[in-house]
Amino acid sequence: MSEELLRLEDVRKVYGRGRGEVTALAGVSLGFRRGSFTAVMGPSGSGKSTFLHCAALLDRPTSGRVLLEGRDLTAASERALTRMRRQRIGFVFQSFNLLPALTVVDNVTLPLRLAGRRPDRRLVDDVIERTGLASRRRHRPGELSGGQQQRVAIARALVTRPVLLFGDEPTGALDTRTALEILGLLREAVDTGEQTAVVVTHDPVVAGHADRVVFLVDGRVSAELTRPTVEEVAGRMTRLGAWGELAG
Ligand SMILES: Nc1ncnc2c1ncn2[C@@H]1O[C@H](COP(=O)(O)OP(=O)(O)OP(=O)(O)O)[C@@H](O)[C@H]1O
Repeated sequence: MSEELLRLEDVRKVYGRGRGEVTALAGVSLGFRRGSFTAVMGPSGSGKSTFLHCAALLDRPTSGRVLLEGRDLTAASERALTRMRRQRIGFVFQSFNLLPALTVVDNVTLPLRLAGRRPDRRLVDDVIERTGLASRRRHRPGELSGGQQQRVAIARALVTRPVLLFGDEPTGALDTRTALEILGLLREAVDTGEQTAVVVTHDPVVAGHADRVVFLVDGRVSAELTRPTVEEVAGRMTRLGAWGELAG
């Protein structure tokens, strides 16, 4: 097993053409070690979502390469990418993205059914137990608090045992205490050695849980911090110039 699970090599992403052309990623090269937790930060428009989409195989770079477990996926077919996403990648979004008509158990097991896999009861029970949802199995999302809904989203992301876990502001809609619980779950997923997490965030507290923080500015990696404190992250953010909405 290679130490490096995911690698982006000189990834560029250009939207539009001619005068309307926007370079969202201007050559990003980054490696992600197995069992690591990386936070990606940057001002609004710096390319964080674009980075996430390219790294998570949701979108193709204009140029450059994305390698998962050493395999170059740049030229893979849509079908192969979809299969890879379903089998190897889990997602947690700010807005939970749960299906309101389904119970907690059915939401959690949905990715397995989508992948044509029969849910393994022991594995499902284990994930539901770990995320603290055992007493909520038959509830629907509308009957749960925001924190509980995000627990369901995390359980759903973990149930396929993905090697890679991507988060897009996973604690953005939660109060501080609940956000810390959710971060604890992500940290645990990484520390048990099964997952590698990459989380886009504006929140220095989230970044303070990461092993590494990567700062994007204008589509490039402008700085990296290793195991920073929340204060170090916040200090770097203020020095990185136009952090627009955060200053307000
Ligand atoms: N589909 C698209 N078509 C054209 N331009 C786009 C598209 N998606 C993103 N962009 C542009 O690419 C740049 C990077 O956008 P991106 O959403 O990756 O930034 P971000 O750092 O995630 O911003 P935010 O923090 O505000 O969500 C921006 O200038 C944006 O306007």
